[in-house]
Amino acid sequence: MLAAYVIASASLAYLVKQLVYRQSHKITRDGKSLRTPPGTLPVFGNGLKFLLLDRQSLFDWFSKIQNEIFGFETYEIRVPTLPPGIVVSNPDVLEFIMKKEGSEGFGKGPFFEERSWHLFGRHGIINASGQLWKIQRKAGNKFFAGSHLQALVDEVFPKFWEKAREELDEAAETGKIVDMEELYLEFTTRVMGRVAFGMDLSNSHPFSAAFDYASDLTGLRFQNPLWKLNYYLFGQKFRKAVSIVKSFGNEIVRLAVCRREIDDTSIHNGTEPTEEGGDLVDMLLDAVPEHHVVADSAINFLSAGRDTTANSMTWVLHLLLEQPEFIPYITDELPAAAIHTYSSLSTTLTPRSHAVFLETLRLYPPVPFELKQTLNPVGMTLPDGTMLPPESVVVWCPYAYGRSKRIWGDDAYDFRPDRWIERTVLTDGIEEVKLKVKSASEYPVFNGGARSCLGRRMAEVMGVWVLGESLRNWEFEEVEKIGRRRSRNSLTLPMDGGLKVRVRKRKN
Ligand code: HEM
Repeated sequence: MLAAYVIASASLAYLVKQLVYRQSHKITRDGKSLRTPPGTLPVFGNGLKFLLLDRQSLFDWFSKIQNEIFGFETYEIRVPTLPPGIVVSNPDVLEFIMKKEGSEGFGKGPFFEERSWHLFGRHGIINASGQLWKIQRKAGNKFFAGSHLQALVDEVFPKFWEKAREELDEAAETGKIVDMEELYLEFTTRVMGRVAFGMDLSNSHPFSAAFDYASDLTGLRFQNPLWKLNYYLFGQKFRKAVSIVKSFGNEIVRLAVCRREIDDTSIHNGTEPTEEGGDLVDMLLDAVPEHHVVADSAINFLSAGRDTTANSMTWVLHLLLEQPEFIPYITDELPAAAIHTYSSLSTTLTPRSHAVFLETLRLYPPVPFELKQTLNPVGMTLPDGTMLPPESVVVWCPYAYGRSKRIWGDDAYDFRPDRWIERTVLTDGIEEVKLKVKSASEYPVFNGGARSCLGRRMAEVMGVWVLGESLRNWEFEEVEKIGRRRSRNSLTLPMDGGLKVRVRKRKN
């Protein structure tokens, strides 16, 4: 009883403090308050909507009000207990925000950090800032340079695809149903485990289930103003999951350190060093002396690369099964007999396959929701005149951006890979097909500015390679044809219920 009284009083005091803070820290444009979405309530603001809607419904709501009401206008969202917030839909405004990354402009800020620290830690690339972030970014850049990607495509992909190939062949013979989301996740997990950390990692490892659980709950924290209360009162399972994730990060580092010691001894004795090293973890260990920082960083890189790429492959396959007229975009470009090498997967040689991949991510961005906070102590003024007090939360929703009719036209909700393709008829009558380039502020799927995605090229190459392998060897049929699928609550955009298919061997 006493505990309930203390919690209720503390919550009330916090609410009053936030309301007073809001009165003195108003967001304005031309001296007036910004418009708010329909249904915004006097005290609760949009809090109930955030609390009650699942993430997919929230993304649909953002898309709808952007197209039907606000267009490019920056509007305000209000959630009691949270700092004042705006939603940005105008590419010019977003470009400004992306360019102003840093302590004088915008950054992750306490709003994002507080909610994600448990899972991602404070020191990994996702939450780090300043020098610590720069060192990890540099190590990542080195790792994703061309030569590593080439080795990845030419040597590592075929090796790890072998298990998927066997499973699909067996399913084609026996009629077994395959969940393609799981199959792709197993592939991306093994690739990331080997290349980044020198480990044999499978999706059946307890880390994966723990990470997925913690990631789902972390995603919901961004919607739930009472998440802290939830964490302290009912967070036991979450804490357990996070401790499994952390132990796994420490294990990655421990194994890498052991491997380096063995290699040092081998070189000293004139014998062969160990066969395979985890390139990324080695680069991080070279750059950062503190092992707990490397452990955070390793988990950050793994989570940034594993789910996002598996999500994207699953959505591509789903959209192609819905609109099979686009399957030849991939099968014609990636001829049946060839083993795709890194150099054969450039955007110049495979523009249509890349168009399919980018078009899918426009509609189903694996990072569907982004936010920053105003770090500048005197606040910031946006190019459209919106004046933000310090600590304001700035939100943009790549899911809604991809459906913006102002950016993509009236057919924004349609899957149409051709919007990425530029065709020119050359003097000799041959048609040249090129991939169109979109700016990060129109297509914020991989973020932009200083913190743009480090793994974009790897994701694109992996996506095109896997889809080529899948579609030129097998035909797929969704078990339940229920139209466009929905995502489930998570930090990324997994498909609700997975993608279950029947498989047939393709006749070439
Ligand atoms: C389709 C797949 C992918 C998508 C859509 C994607 C998208 C993004 C986005 C939106 C961000 C910014 C997140 C933020 O605001 O902090 C980001 C950051 C990042 N991504 Fe990706 N990503 C993908 C694949 C990958 C892969 C394969 C890797 C490889 C490990 C990777 C590594 C990273 C890293 C390290 C960062 C943090 C960069 C920094 O803060 O400096 N991503 N990604």
